[in-house]
Amino acid sequence: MSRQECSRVGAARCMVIVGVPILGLAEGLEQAGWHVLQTSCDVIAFAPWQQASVGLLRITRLTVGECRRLLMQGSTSHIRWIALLDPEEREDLRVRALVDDFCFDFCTVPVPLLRLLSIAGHAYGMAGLRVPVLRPLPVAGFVGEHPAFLGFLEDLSRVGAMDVTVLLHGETGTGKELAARFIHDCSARAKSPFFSVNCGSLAPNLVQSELFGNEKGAFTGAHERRVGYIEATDGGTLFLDEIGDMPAEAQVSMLRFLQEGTIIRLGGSKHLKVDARIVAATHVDLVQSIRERTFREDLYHRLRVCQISIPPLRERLSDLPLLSAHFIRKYADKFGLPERHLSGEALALMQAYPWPGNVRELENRICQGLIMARGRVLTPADMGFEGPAESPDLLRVQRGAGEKTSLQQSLSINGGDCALAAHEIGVSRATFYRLLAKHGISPRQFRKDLS
Ligand SMILES: Nc1ncnc2c1ncn2[C@@H]1O[C@H](COP(=O)(O)OP(=O)(O)OP(=O)(O)O)[C@@H](O)[C@H]1O
Repeated sequence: MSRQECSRVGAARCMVIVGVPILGLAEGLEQAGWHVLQTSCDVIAFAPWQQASVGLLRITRLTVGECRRLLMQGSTSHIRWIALLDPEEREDLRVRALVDDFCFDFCTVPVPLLRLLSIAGHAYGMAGLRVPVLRPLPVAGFVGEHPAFLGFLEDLSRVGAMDVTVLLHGETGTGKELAARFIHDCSARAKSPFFSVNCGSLAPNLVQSELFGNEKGAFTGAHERRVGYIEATDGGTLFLDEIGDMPAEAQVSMLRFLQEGTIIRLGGSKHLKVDARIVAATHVDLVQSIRERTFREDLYHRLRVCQISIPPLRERLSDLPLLSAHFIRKYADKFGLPERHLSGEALALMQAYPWPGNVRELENRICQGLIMARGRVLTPADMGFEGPAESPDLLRVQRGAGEKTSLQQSLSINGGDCALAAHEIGVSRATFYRLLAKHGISPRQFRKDLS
């Protein structure tokens, strides 16, 4: 199909029929105003799929595997599928599961044309309702729109531009490593190396040589000279995660490096000049570590030229839908699974969950959910929310979620105009603004959607 043909097709209601043709069906549909494309399961020609919003899928026992592969393609996820089944195929469990997972409706063969036209009309309407997923695909893979998160990103870009040492503070899984990469990418060092080292995971007796390198024969087993991370980073950025776990001896060497810009390889005596920017991170309170004498105060002050805190996920819950959509897309692509949505119950639960493992926990739960999901949506159980300890007061949660949804819908319908939106849901503007703040909703986002 040529480009011109495709754009002509786009103007009509476009349907794709996949599988063995059924006599007279395409003609009947065309007479009713549909533009029909007929193809086979194994032909994944891009343009036709993009034009069609409704698909007829002839599923037989023999083609069920092939059909499943087709429906799992990201490029067909915008199509509302209607399954065409022989009466006996309805009894086949694999066919039933496929229809249940992916199809809008089904019809048995021989197909009653009028009934099919009615279903196809509904499917077309449903396809038109599909909300385009917001894809403000994030700088350096960083997703979020909550004001606290945006403020944090702005801080990162400011320090990124200045060649200073940075100390990041945040709970586990909040995105400290991602933040360090972001700083590197915003800096003049962006084209030079970026290395990441977790100080907590290095064997204490090897920290010195891992970071600063060693000369041949420096210790038993040091058969040759070794360049450490700092030297290897020359010109670039070194991310030191869990800096609070750095052993005392390495802390002294690090202090010298930050003061003088030089290192001495283990077993060596020469001061080597190295130009590496340090971005360190900690999830513990280093001031407390100083009190407990496990961390040097002078090193702390050298590190915290600029200190930036990353807000935990529970303080930016309005980002959950966006982050979830990001991870759903990521793992659906990675494992070739269909992009599923969160069930209302799952989203309500997630809004009330404290997220001790922050964004990493969310990412893992979504990944698990996509793999375990049996239905069309991700349920709390799919994502491993099971124990009663994890189930918050559902009524309160659902009420909150309903409130939030109606705020978002009214903003969306009114193009982000708060006065009109407040009027629509029957609250004063003051109340409307208070509710926006409570749910962390920014009207800006809805203005952007319209443009
Ligand atoms: N805002 C975000 N947008 C997209 N992905 C994110 C975001 N924040 C974190 N992640 C993802 O969450 C996971 C954990 O992030 P990261 O490793 O940077 O956290 P961390 O704070 O360094 O964790 P730890 O303290 O345990 O080392 C990564 O897969 C990262 O890509």
